[in-house]
Amino acid sequence: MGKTPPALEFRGLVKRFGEKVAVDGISLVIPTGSCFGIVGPNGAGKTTTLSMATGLLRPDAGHALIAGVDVWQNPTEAKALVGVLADGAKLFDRLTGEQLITYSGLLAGLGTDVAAQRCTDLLTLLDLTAAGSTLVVDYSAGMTKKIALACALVHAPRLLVLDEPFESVDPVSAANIRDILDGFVRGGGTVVVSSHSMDLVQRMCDHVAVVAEGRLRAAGTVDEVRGASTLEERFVELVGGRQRVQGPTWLNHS
Ligand SMILES: Nc1ncnc2c1ncn2[C@@H]1O[C@H](COP(=O)(O)OP(=O)(O)OP(=O)(O)O)[C@@H](O)[C@H]1O
Repeated sequence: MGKTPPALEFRGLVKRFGEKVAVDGISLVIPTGSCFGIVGPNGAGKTTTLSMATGLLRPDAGHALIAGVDVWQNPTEAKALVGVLADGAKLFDRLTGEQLITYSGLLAGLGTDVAAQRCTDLLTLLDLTAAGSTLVVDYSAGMTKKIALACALVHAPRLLVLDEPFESVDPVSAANIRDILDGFVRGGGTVVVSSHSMDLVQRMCDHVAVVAEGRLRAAGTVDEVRGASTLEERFVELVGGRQRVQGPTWLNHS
């Protein structure tokens, strides 16, 4: 029997925007069944990398495989295997939450009854039942994140790639989402999550990659990457840039 391929693997991904090299040859292997955190400073290239790895943005070089399926050679097959929560992606926000989840399910090939049942389950799970008939355009930022997560989950993918899933989400909802993701991993799924919260990545993830200036600075299990430090200390060491900043005098009222 052949070896099971990693849940997600990318090799030598490169993306340039004009003169700017946003991603400069990143390679990473995400083992099946892991909860994998991707951290890095603002503008490090996390969103660009995840967009290329999930078929949302064509790389200038390199390739990505989801469970062994090439994302750019077999996009339909590859995309059926993954649920993506893209940072800042436009949703069809003139639909209600209920319509949006159902529509995502139908687009993924679910039958009408299954899509409707899963929609009900997901609205309950994410505490959005009362908002199910509200237009998504009228949702708060946190509610929009949650409905986008529901859309990523509706076709029961084996891999979830979530760009900043906790941004704007209140602490109770964040804890609920963490529980959902823990359950997803326990059930054999794989989660890749980008986040600015070292604390959250340290608590939630078993693996982590640190990205800065479009390059991979470290990757491995959380214990391997942080060594004897906290993840935050290690992050600052790897990424640099922490200085004591003195604000301008006009900000000082004492
Ligand atoms: N469509 C685009 N056009 C031009 N430059 C872009 C585009 N998308 C990203 N960039 C640039 O590429 C670099 C990486 O951006 P990216 O959004 O991938 O970073 P990030 O690590 O996700 O940042 P953040 O943590 O702030 O969300 C940045 O310098 C950004 O300005």
